[in-house]
Amino acid sequence: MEKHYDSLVENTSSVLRLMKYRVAPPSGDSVQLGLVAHTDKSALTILCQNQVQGLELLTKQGNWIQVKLPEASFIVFVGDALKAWSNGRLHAATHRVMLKGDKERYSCGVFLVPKEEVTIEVPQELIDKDHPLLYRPFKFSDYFSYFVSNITDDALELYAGL
Ligand SMILES: O=C(O)CCC(=O)C(=O)O
Ligand SMILES: [Fe+2]
Repeated sequence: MEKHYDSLVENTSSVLRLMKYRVAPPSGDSVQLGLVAHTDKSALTILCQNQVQGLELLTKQGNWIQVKLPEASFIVFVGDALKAWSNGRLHAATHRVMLKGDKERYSCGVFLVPKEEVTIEVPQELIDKDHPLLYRPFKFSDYFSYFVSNITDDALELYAGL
């Protein structure tokens, strides 16, 4: 893995995004959707938030669990690009934001995104008889365009899965 570290750093741009979740107007529901369930398309995402919780993760068994982030901590998500590069060995967790209470929620994310021209290709070392190749090589920007015009939960499998 160290062998690939430099190319990962050279081939990604970091995008910083601040997100604000407004307090939802009162309604019958005590919990409201703040951000729809998704996997990140990036390679890696590093997130932090203010004291207002709300992040939820989908377990592999299909249950939503609330993530209670301690103050001043970060959470790191593997995105689709790294999942594909790792031949599916790293899991891109589906997550969403659910809001309750009367405080605004803020979060801040650094998204490490492969540069336009980068091709995501599984390294030979990550393919063997127990780990057959799962994804064909693809240009990240083509995958991103595909996702934008076909928003679906299993975009990576549909686009690049073998
Ligand atoms: O606001 C959060 O905690 C999550 C944001 C997120 O998942 C995203 O921007 O991809
Ligand atoms: Fe996300």
